[in-house]
Amino acid sequence: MFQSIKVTCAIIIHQGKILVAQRSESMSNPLKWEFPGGKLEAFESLEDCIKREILEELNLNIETLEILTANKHKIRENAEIELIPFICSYINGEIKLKEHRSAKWLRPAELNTLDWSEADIPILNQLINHNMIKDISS
Ligand SMILES: Nc1nc2c([nH]c(=O)n2[C@H]2C[C@H](O)[C@@H](COP(=O)(O)OP(=O)(O)OP(=O)(O)O)O2)c(=O)[nH]1
Repeated sequence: MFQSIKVTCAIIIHQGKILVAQRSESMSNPLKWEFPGGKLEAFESLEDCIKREILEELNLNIETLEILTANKHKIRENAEIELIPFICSYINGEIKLKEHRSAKWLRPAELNTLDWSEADIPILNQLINHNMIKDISS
């Protein structure tokens, strides 16, 4: 049976920068950069999922602002992830890495210097053309 796994990810914008996270050696896609997030749980809304994941993984409270177009990415012969991005604002908290190797705040122009997870590339392209990013870049 073909499996489609919903994964939310957060594009957190704060003071003109965007938070990016690097997966650790022990995770799948080791050392690749991503917008942090994780898999949707049963009976959970997409918004609750991304807020929970960012609190669990990074110790940050966020609010969702806008959902972007999801990207489907094949991970096995019979499975894909549907990566669902949210533009988010930072509310509070200090970054504590629970799973990632590192995390950093980057200006929009610096985003394409990283070695990204493949599933994130279309999301990155969508983001770079988004008005909210154009505004903080100017
Ligand atoms: N969170 C996140 N996952 C991504 C991105 N790009 C990408 O290919 N993935 C993949 C990696 C994993 O196969 C899957 C998400 O798994 P995960 O390990 O981050 O999520 P999780 O914490 O809920 O997973 P689990 O360990 O509880 O099973 O999506 C991305 O930008 N963010």
